[in-house]
Amino acid sequence: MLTKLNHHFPPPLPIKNSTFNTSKVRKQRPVSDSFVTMTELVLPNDTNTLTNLMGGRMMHLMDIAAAIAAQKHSNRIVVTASVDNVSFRDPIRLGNVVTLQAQVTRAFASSMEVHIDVWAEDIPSGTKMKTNEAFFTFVAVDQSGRPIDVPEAVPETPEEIALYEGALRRRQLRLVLAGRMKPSDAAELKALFELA
Ligand SMILES: CC(=O)SCCNC(=O)CCNC(=O)[C@H](O)C(C)(C)COP(=O)(O)OP(=O)(O)OC[C@H]1O[C@@H](n2cnc3c(N)ncnc32)[C@H](O)[C@@H]1OP(=O)(O)O
Repeated sequence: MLTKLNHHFPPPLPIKNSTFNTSKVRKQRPVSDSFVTMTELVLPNDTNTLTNLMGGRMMHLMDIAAAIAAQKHSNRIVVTASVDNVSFRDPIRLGNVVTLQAQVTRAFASSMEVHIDVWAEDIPSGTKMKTNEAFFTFVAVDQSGRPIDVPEAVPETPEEIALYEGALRRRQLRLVLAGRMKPSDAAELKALFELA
């Protein structure tokens, strides 16, 4: 059982560029409100010629679970903006039960980082292992597809706080890789390499 820390983290921030909230202070939601768990059975149509779950099918399931988490946080339509590295460590077999767990780690202005864990379970043999882990980024949009501000995401447990704190570095890395941020502006990312 995870211990909830009894404080507000971070403090409320003034809202900027909001098109839907006229109040001065941005709404906050615990990251745990966005938690999603999704369970699927691997069927023949999901597999390759070795009868293992296809990578593309896995990415599809991850995208759906993560998008639902981002929707729960923002109460908005969300679109996938980027997917960080996804490694396929161990094959997931035909007949396995796949469980995906997704939760928002941090919200920025209109974008949210979502962390996803994937587990594969072979019920007859009683084995269960974590097979994948990834970070997806979603952007909340209005009916015209324009980005719109989302509530602050408030981490409460030590695990949630660690993910929250790492999210800024990961955001800078993905924006640099996408050509949307100059490396010289990625201060937290640079600090990480200077420490190493
Ligand atoms: C659920 C699905 O599968 S949806 C289908 C797949 N996805 C799509 O079709 C999305 C297509 N892309 C888009 O609609 C647009 O590029 C958007 C909405 C993602 C971004 O629109 P832009 O006009 O570039 O908006 P803008 O520059 O203001 O950026 C908006 C936010 O997106 C973030 N963003 C944009 N590109 C990326 C990226 N590659 N990686 C991470 N975040 C990104 C920005 O950092 C910004 O975040 P912030 O508001 O929290 O600071």
